[in-house]
Amino acid sequence: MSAGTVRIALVGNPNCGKTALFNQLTGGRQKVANYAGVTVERKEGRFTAPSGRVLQILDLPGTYSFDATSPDEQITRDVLEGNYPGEAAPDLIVCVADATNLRLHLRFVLEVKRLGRPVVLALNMMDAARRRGVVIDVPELSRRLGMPVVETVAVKRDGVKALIARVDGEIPDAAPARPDDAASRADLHAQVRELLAATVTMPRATAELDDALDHWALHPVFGLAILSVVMFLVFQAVYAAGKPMTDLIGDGFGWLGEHATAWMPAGPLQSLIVDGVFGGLGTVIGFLPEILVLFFFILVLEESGYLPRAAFLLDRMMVSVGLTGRSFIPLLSSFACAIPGIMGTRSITDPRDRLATILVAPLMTCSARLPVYALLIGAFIPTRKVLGIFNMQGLVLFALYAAGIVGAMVVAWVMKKLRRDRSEHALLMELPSYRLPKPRDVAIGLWERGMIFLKRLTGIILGLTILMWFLSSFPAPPAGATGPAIDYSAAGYIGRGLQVIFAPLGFNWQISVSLIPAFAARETAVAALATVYAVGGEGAGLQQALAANFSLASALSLLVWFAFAPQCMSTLAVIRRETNSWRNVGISFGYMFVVAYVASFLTYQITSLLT
Ligand SMILES: Nc1nc2c(ncn2[C@@H]2O[C@H](COP(=O)(O)OP(=O)(O)OP(=O)(O)O)[C@@H](O)[C@H]2O)c(=O)[nH]1
Ligand SMILES: [Mg+2]
Repeated sequence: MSAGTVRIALVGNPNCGKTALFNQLTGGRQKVANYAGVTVERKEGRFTAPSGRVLQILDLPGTYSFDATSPDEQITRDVLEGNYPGEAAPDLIVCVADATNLRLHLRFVLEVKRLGRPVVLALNMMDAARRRGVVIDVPELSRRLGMPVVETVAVKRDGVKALIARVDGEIPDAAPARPDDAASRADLHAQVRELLAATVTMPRATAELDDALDHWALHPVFGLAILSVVMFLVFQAVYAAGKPMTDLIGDGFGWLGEHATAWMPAGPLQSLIVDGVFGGLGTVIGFLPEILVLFFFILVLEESGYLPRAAFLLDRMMVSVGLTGRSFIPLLSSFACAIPGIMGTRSITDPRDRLATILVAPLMTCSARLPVYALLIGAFIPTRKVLGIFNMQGLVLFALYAAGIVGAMVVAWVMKKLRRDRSEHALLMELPSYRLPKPRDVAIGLWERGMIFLKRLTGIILGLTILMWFLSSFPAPPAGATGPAIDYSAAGYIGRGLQVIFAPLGFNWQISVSLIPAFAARETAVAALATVYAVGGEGAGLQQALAANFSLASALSLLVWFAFAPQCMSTLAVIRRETNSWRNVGISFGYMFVVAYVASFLTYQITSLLT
């Protein structure tokens, strides 16, 4: 075999560990999680094998079979058959199978073999298989399949040695291509049974612990109770663990700001550094702990195998409002950010269910909203204990998340009523084994999330904050002006102009103007408010400034606005890309604006009457 790049594609059923293998081979950091349908795009990476050859590895979405029906499965099929635009078929296919579940996975191996291309079979999750007492006669399996078979453990550092050695060697001969028709497909079942009988010894009782856990987790009553308790505790924890660290970071930046004031000559540069960068960015960065605590729980849940169970529990309810159990995981990902959530809908087969999920995904509370919520809650909601144990601020936060979820259900239900075809499909979804998350993986996941947040902060949010500072500082007031300088600035003018629209919701001009940068990145609302109040001479801590200038009614109204408002720009762009339609962007923006406006209006007016 001559030196040069060898192109290798990783394929297999969903959740068998393809991405874990890909990361192990290439040193990549693609998302791995314990449910089907994590990877929805074709991802590429490369590494240099011991022989010096460059191996180019393709990670593909999981596929149950080649009668591909969902958009992500279609990608896999196109790549393997060489029909993917601009890409020749791979030189070698590495077919990955979950060794604990060969009954299911071997079927796809046989389908891949029929393509008539060189294939290596990787029996992954061998650690779990051994633990369960599954014994596989590898040489015999290899002989019967007519392809090399290697054992792998994708989550161990040296668990892929055998695979590297194999793909670095001669490319194996391909089996002859076979037609893919109904008769031969029925034949596959018989072949799988035969292979299993000849090569695999299963323990008599499998996965007793899983069954015992499922007895409770999937119980129609206890299951839902467990789910609610889990969700509720997550939000209490976000508050209890995040808040003290946030305060500490806030104090740190306050201290830095004071020192900068002392060292730098007064003037625009000092104001930019103190009010814009330390005041604005410092306030946003303070919310990193809350975000990390939230992600800690999301990562643990994703790796535990619990999420598809929750999807099952909620399927009935979701179907009744016009979604499906399949919408659950994309909607849950939207708590991080609507963008991966919307992309995750690619694993939803039915286009109508998919669109409904895409349109409601932005109502889930993304992590960019967390700083805004935390800031306003900190300023306006007392730190009382409710019923002795629950933290009042945590309860309000939970209520805001719940508002997003309930809002999404209502919107989906209305969409269901508006369409003619109301047929429903049963949910077919694989339940993965329960798995204890590895601290190292969770740590890497948190690190990645933290970096995403910091990159946003030093990129788009920094840019917008400087812009806000500029708008708040210039033009300078005319000679002899009496009011605060900021009233004469561009921000003052724009804010007062916008206030015409937002006054009925109880927003003052400072808030109105902060809504503009928030449209690009929501956290910027916090930085923008910090900058506007600091430049306006009220820099004694943003929370005090808010409490002094703002009524409870306005604060609640603003919280509700952020729960429902159409934001951000990138989300709208992804809706455009994923649905290929400007009309859906219009619908999404339009309905969210109306819902947010009406809900905030009612919140403000009713709270004003009551307080
Ligand atoms: N114990 C064990 N767990 C593994 C192994 N390989 C992967 N996993 C776990 O299996 C789950 C699925 O891994 P992924 O790499 O996301 O699977 P995938 O095949 O890429 O899944 P899709 O992208 O949904 O098709 C994760 O929870 C991994 O941590 C292994 O060899 N042993
Ligand atoms: Mg994957």
